[in-house]
Amino acid sequence: MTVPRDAIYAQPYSELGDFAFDEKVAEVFPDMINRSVPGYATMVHTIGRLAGRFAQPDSVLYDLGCSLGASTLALKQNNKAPGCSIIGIDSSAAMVERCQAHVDAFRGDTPVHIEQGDILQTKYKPCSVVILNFTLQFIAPEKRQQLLQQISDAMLPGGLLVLSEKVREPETVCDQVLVDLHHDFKRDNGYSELEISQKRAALENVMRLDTLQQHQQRLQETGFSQVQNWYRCFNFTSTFAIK
Ligand SMILES: C[S@@+](CC[C@H](N)C(=O)[O-])C[C@H]1O[C@@H](n2cnc3c(N)ncnc32)[C@H](O)[C@@H]1O
Ligand SMILES: O=C(O)C(=O)C[C@]1(C(=O)O)C=C[C@@H](O)C=C1
Repeated sequence: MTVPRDAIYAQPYSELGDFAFDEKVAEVFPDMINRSVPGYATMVHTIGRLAGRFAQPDSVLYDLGCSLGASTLALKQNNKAPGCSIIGIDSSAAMVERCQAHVDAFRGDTPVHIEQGDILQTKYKPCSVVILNFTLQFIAPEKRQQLLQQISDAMLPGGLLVLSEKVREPETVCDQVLVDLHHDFKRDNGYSELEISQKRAALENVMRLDTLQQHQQRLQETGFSQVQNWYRCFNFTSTFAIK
């Protein structure tokens, strides 16, 4: 089966709305994220490995902002702890509709439930693994601390959070170099100047970036005892934190 190619921003828009995880995006999402995020496949693969190491028996493994379930599937394929369940949550109806069928198509012993919901309004069950793979950047900045606190409060001692985020650098010259290198990465993957600039403008109001230091500090403030950045390419990062 061929993956539908992302051409959402290929034609000029007279009125460019805010980026949304709607039907159009859900349809091309695997192609979009692979051509937009350097190391996405490596991060998803490693999320599976980390989950396999940290999942505890009889606990929940959460994938928050699960989209089409790439990380959910990595949890399903790597969990060896008995009595666990995996819960994927996403607020986008278009994503959730496609996600359950995608995850069910693959073998794995741990039951998976995909729910449409707001991760800010979720009542979390005792959990040992929580994945936020490029989701926190779409949550309003003033609500990020509260969300991480809710997660931390539900997490078992020794539990694992993986937080992958696009970040900004406080130093503007370095930040610009990293942004330019990311745009080169997109060009190399076939995106045009128009596609790059229109997507950038569409994301401006909805994807607000923190620095890596802000993320690390917030994780410490919300009760994670160990915080370790394990991946970085340009402005794309992934960090794991242990409760
Ligand atoms: C970049 S995508 C995540 C990619 C996915 N985690 C993966 O590994 O392929 C961000 C997702 O977060 C979801 N999202 C944004 N705000 C949310 C919220 N408040 N509650 C639940 N999901 C949310 C979006 O609908 C979108 O599917
Ligand atoms: O395309 C970009 O420029 C991005 O910042 C990448 C990014 C992300 O980081 O989540 C933005 C939106 C889409 O979900 C896919 C990828």
